[in-house]
Amino acid sequence: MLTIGRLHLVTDVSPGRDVPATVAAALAGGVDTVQVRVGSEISDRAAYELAGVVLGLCRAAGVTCLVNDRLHVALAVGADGGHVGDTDLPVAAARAVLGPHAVLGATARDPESARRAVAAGADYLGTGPAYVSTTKTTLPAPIGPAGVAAVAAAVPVPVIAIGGVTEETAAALRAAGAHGVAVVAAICSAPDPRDAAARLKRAVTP
Ligand SMILES: Cc1ncc(COP(=O)(O)OP(=O)(O)O)c(N)n1
Ligand SMILES: Cc1nc(C(=O)O)sc1CCOP(=O)(O)O
Ligand SMILES: [Mg+2]
Repeated sequence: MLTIGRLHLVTDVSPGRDVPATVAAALAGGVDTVQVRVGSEISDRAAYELAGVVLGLCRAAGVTCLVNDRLHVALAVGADGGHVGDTDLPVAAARAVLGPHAVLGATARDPESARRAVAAGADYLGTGPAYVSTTKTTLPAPIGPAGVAAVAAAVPVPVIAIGGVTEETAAALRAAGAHGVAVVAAICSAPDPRDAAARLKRAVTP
């Protein structure tokens, strides 16, 4: 059975990024889960092709590869699973699509929605925004370590803190009960993504 990693890289949707190069560097630095996330303007064909390349890098590194939102792409490339949020397929439907053995993550921002997501079949929860995110600007107010702690205390599955997480804040989120963290900018916008991933990995490793 796949375990849920402690350092998730969510790929950057900004135009002009060399996603495979960043993923390769992040894997070398110790990222243990990669979630392929593309913008809504990206075609299914392009998403499929990118996911296939990222999956190949993850397989070579022995790392879990998930696809955000587009579960048909996850299935088509043979990824390990997917991640859904409030505007995506409901968790139970996502579980039905992916099957019983895939890794399924769901976004939950409070204890009640966290309990519902787990009851519906989520293996882990993405919880946030922990802090202000420069990557996704359409988010509710940050919930901070206290909000992450409330969700983590409510469910028996790993909780992954997301949103504005940095090397400096990762340890506080772990101390609050997060199993791990998911980041975009802290790795993808770093001058040295491999070094940034290695530092984050140290911060989330018990
Ligand atoms: C680990 C993790 N947590 C939360 C999210 C956010 O998912 P969602 O709310 O569906 O928003 P989009 O990422 O689809 O814009 C995530 N992707 N990963
Ligand atoms: C895709 C996403 N979802 C979030 C949520 O809170 O649901 S925060 C986020 C973006 C995370 O990027 P960064 O590490 O650069 O803040
Ligand atoms: Mg989504």
